[in-house]
Parts: sequence; C-alpha cells; structure tokens
Amino acid sequence: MQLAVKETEPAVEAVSHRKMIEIDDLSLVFQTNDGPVHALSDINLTIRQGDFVSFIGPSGCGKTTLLRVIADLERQTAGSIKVDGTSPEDARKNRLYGYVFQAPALLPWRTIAKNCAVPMEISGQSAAHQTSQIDKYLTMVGLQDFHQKYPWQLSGGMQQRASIARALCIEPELMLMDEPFGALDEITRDHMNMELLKIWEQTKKTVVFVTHSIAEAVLLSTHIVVMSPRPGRITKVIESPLPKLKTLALRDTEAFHQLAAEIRAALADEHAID
Ligand SMILES: Nc1ncnc2c1ncn2[C@@H]1O[C@H](COP(=O)(O)OP(=O)(O)OP(=O)(O)O)[C@@H](O)[C@H]1O
Repeated sequence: MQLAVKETEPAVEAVSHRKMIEIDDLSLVFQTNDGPVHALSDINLTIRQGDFVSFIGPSGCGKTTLLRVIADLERQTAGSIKVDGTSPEDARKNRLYGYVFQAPALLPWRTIAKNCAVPMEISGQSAAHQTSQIDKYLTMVGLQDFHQKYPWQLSGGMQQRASIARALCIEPELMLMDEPFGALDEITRDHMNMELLKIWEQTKKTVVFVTHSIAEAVLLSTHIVVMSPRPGRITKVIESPLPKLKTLALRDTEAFHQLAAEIRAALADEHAID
C-alpha cells in the first residue's frame, strides 16, 4: 500500500515509490472574529509518487484547506509536512506542483495559448520552449485547434481542459486539483474524468484531487481519503482494489459498487453526508 493513516491503516504492500507528500500530526486553526476554527486536526498521511489520491467529505471538512497547505497557500499551526522531501515553500518555489482550481480562472484578455504561457513566463522560460510546451499540452487535452481562441469562445469543459493544460505546461511532478469538474454537467464530467486518467497514465504524475462525488473518487483514485468535519480530520484511507487503467464501463461492475458502498459507509459512520 502506498498511503496510510498512521496507526490505523498499516502498509500492506512493498513500497516502491518515493514519498511525495508526508504529513505528520498536522493541525490548522484559523483565528476568526467569531473565535478559532479548527479546520484540520491531527492529519497523518503519506502520498507516494504516482498515486492518484482523492479527498472526499462534506462541505467544511477541510479538503481545500489540506490541499492549500500542501501548496503552501496556508500554513499549519501544528505538526509537519514535507512535499517531495522539502518544505511546501521550497516545493512551490521549485514549481513542483501545478494547481487546478474549481473554476478555470483564465485571463479573459489572453488567448488560450497565452493563458497557458503565464506560469512559464513567470518562471522565465524561453519563447521557443513556451510554444512547444503549449503545443504539446493543448494537444494532450484535445484543444490543439483552439490556441488563438479567447476563454469566452470555449465551453466550460474546454476552459477547464485549458486550465489543466496550463498547469501541465510547467511539467510539475504533482498536480493539485480542487474539485476541477464540480461545475460541469455529468456527460462532460465523465469525459473529463477519462481524459484526466489518460493524462495521469501518460505523464505518471502524482495527483491529489478534491471531490464531493463518490463515483468520481472511485473512478479516478488509487486511494480515497475520507474526511469529516468539526474538526476536519481523516477518518479512513481506502486503497482501491480496482485496476489503475479504468473505463467508464467499470461503473457497472460489482467491484465498483462495493468500493462506492465502502466510501458511503465511511462517510455515514462519521455523520458526514452532505
Ligand atoms: N481563510 C479562512 N479563514 C477562516 N476560516 C476558514 C478559512 N478557510 C477555510 N475556513 C474554514 O475552515 C473549514 C474548512 O474549510 P475548507 O474550505 O477547507 O472545507 P472543504 O472541505 O474544502 O469545503 P467545501 O467542500 O465546501 O469546499 C471551514 O469551516 C471553513 O469555514
């Protein structure tokens, strides 16, 4: 097994990949005018290179906060975290990760290609390198004919694909994705899920993915981290028994339904249904 909650989920498989994220006894308390908010409490988690890990849980259980701590967008108030063996700050400065937000967050005055260029411009990449990366990743997400279009000329699903291409252009080891497909209709979401799996398979990245959808978590993940609120904590880590290479047809199998039921039960155990 490649991911474990300390003490409650022992490793069961020979470890072959390096640790990409190591979180020990991590807590985060926001100080607000209404008093402290215990967003994360005693989080212990190890994510290994190449894993596809989903965080699932009800609103307010700390999924986004945990992703933001990994990304160095929030700091823990206790405990420790390492990202590829370094601090989240160093990982951010070394452009170890790409971050995909819930909304595509594309600049409306820039073409799709120019939007994808932004992180590479910031890191001072040459124009030739930028062009070849943009070609490669817009093609990978199926937007090879949309370089010169503006965001408003694309559908929501296409915009989200562009934002994934933008994150991939810097070739990060780690993709942090915060409910990237939450706003899409079901058919587009299915399509995007399969596209993402294809990219994950092709690029061998580590993916940390926030979702509210049990079906999406089952379809995508090698490991599912179930969280519960007040305070936000991990209640269970489930390693998927499903094959890494998945198709939508898998959703009609007994194994898929069993895993979905296991997640649902873990959420219900903690009264954590939305
Ligand atoms: N900057 C902040 N200041 C104060 N409280 C915050 C801040 N950010 C998040 N919180 C609180 O921390 C808790 C966890 O929030 P978080 O957004 O991580 O939950 P979530 O599981 O991602 O929720 P959702 O599924 O609705 O996006 C919530 O109670 C939220 O109100």
